[in-house]
Amino acid sequence: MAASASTRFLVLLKDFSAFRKISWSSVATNYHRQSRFLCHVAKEDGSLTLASLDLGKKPRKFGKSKATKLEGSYVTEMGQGKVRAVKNDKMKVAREKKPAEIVSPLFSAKSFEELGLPDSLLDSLEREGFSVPTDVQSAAVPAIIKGHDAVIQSYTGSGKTLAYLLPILSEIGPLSSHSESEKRTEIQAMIVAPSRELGMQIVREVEKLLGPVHRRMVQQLVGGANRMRQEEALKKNKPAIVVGTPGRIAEISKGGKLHTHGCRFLVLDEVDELLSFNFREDIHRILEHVGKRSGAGPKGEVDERANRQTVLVSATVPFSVIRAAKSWSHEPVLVQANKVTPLDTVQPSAPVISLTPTTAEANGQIQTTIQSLPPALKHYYCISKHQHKVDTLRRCVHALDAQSVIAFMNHSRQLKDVVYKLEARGMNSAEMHGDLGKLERSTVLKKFKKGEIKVLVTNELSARGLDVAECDLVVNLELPTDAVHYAHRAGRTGRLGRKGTVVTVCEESQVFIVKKMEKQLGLPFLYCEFVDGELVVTEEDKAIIR
Ligand SMILES: Nc1ncnc2c1ncn2[C@@H]1O[C@H](COP(=O)(O)OP(=O)(O)OP(=O)(O)O)[C@@H](O)[C@H]1O
Repeated sequence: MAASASTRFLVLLKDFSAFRKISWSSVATNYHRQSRFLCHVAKEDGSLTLASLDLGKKPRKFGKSKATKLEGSYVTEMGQGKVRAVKNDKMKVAREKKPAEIVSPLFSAKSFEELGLPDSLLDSLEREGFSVPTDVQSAAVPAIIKGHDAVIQSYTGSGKTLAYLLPILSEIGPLSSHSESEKRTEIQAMIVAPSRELGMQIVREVEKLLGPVHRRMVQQLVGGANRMRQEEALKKNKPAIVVGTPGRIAEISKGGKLHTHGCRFLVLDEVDELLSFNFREDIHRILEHVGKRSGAGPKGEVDERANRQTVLVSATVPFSVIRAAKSWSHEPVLVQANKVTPLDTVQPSAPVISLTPTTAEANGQIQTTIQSLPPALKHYYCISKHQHKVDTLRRCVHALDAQSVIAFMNHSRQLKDVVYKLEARGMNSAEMHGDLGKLERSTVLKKFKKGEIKVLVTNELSARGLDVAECDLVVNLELPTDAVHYAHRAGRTGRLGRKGTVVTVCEESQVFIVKKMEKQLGLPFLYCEFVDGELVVTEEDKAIIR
């Protein structure tokens, strides 16, 4: 799996409309009725190692008509869950010990000391329990410290936030190696994120590293919070770093209360989302103002390029981002996991995810793409009638014994109904969406992180950036709009190399969409059913999948 994952490719789902014309539902119906390769993974209580697969062990029996011998190839990724693999009369059971254990180490061979960070920052990292950099951190930090603009692309939960925060903190603020930086009273770094939650998560990460004495050096400028208070804090605390959402940053900037011409760093986190139509105007303003001093450049010429370093970050980087970065940036590099490439050498055919159909895609070719999802993630899908979806979700949670679940839907108005049904069946759950107030959203999130809420029922709002280490299951109760959205939703589990499961619940007529995403993501999606409190996997009809 790891080997195939490392070479897998991701291509954007371009346009389903053409496929909708085909009667896929009948194909899907037939194929799911065909003889299946049933997989059963029983209650797990051991870690997933080669030894744990112990093929010599006595197999579990599941009744005469089902399996008698361990021989399948599907195993559970859940700590306590039950997944069964049955092939005719043969099956395989794998046992695992702990839920959410780290199964796919993404830590670099280098130490934080080797990345050229100042001592005070190294102390902070140690104090906060960060002992080894991840791959993407050990590649990105030296490149940014050297002064390169950078596009950072690596899979969800691989530590991209620290990959850009560490070089920034090593250059500005109280932990930096430049003592004069501390004395400066202007904003020196701006970090932009598409949602309040992600913005606040980044603020917490900066605060953690700055420590309690210096935490005022970072200021949040997220929407939904009191703007006057934000403006007062800017004036009073003179933060070195601001983190905010595009709308609020642009609003304060237009009001003349945000002075960012002296900014040395601009980070667009989830850049592909930030460059989408929704944010276009605000991002344009930010790009125009941040780090651009009025007047002439060093040789008297009008300096079109900003005096800032620009860092663009996402697990999914379309070529449009690469193109934009080339035009804004100075000697930009592309950082992918542990690899650094000059951006000028990156071509449209390079392994970068495409958000818009390219010529190659239009010609029906699969564009090669890079890894945007952690290799340890397991992907399943099942079929359910619309009216039974919540029950399917409940059975899925039970079967996998999931402890912390994010269930995605597409529209906020249906979330309450799902929560109501889950609660009625005794499953702690809560809804989260953009129409909730800021306080309500942060309360729900806190409770979810503490484990007081088992199922967070949400929409696209929570798909990007949300970091809940304990989340061991993501369920798509409704299909994401495309493979990129799938990747971000799925990436809420299996963070930092942990185990995680994604189950997509679709209607029979939607199977072709799942198949299309499977193909584009280059990942196996196993068809499953929930039988007798267990997840049963059946082998798909390969003629349809590939
Ligand atoms: N070197 C490290 N050692 C231990 N934990 C780390 C390290 N780097 C990051 N983390 C933790 O890993 C988690 C995931 O990191 P982060 O949110 O930055 O991932 P990401 O790549 O930005 O994910 P996404 O693409 O979903 O936004 C966070 O809880 C973070 O604190």
